[in-house]
Amino acid sequence: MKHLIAPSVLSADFANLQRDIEMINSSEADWFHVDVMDGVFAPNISFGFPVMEAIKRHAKKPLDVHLMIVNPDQYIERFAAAGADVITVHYEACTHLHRTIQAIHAAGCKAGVALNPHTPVALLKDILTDLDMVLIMSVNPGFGGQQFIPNSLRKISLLRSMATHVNPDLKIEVDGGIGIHNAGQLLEAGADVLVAGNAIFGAASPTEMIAELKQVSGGIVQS
Ligand SMILES: O=C(CO)[C@H](O)[C@H](O)COP(=O)(O)O
Ligand SMILES: [Fe+2]
Repeated sequence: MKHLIAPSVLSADFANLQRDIEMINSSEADWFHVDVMDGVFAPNISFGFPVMEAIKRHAKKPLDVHLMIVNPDQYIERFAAAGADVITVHYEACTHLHRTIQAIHAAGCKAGVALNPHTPVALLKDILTDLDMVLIMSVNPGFGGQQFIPNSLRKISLLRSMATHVNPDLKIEVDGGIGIHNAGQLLEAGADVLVAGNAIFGAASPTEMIAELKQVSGGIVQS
């Protein structure tokens, strides 16, 4: 399957959100990547339910919700009701990760787990079969426009080989510092979903940048 492109709404112009949502709708992008930060787990506060609900009203593609918040269990049902299609929680924020994943599935969403740059992929060994997606953070959570951390490539390759037999359908998403310069390497390493904020919204033509990211090859060929 061709890789997916998920523009990060964090880098959109919030004063022209509907315009930027329509741009994503009419582009080759696959998902809307929605970054929710609480100022506790991540050193930044992004937006919450009212903005997410507004995005949902206009978005014609799935919402990929990246929760950078403590205690995500408390809000799973509300995020599902607000229109999340995929809910990704941070490994570092969940004491009972298995229960959280069950709650996401019970709410009717696909479930993902995100790993901070310092968190080893090996920690997911006993939960891999329960997941729809793993998000490898290739920057520290909190801000768009940061520099890609190269070790993320090794984490993606390792995770891909860990998942091959136990969960071949697992999606590997990578998030932070992604652009045309490193997209090919990420796909070669085994990534399926590329998140990009600054590279898309900072481009002269966001629509063309999405098309270019979509055209990059290097992925593992799947039927
Ligand atoms: O989760 C995130 C930050 O915590 C964002 O999704 C990520 O940083 C995307 O932005 P950019 O492509 O500009 O790095
Ligand atoms: Fe994100």
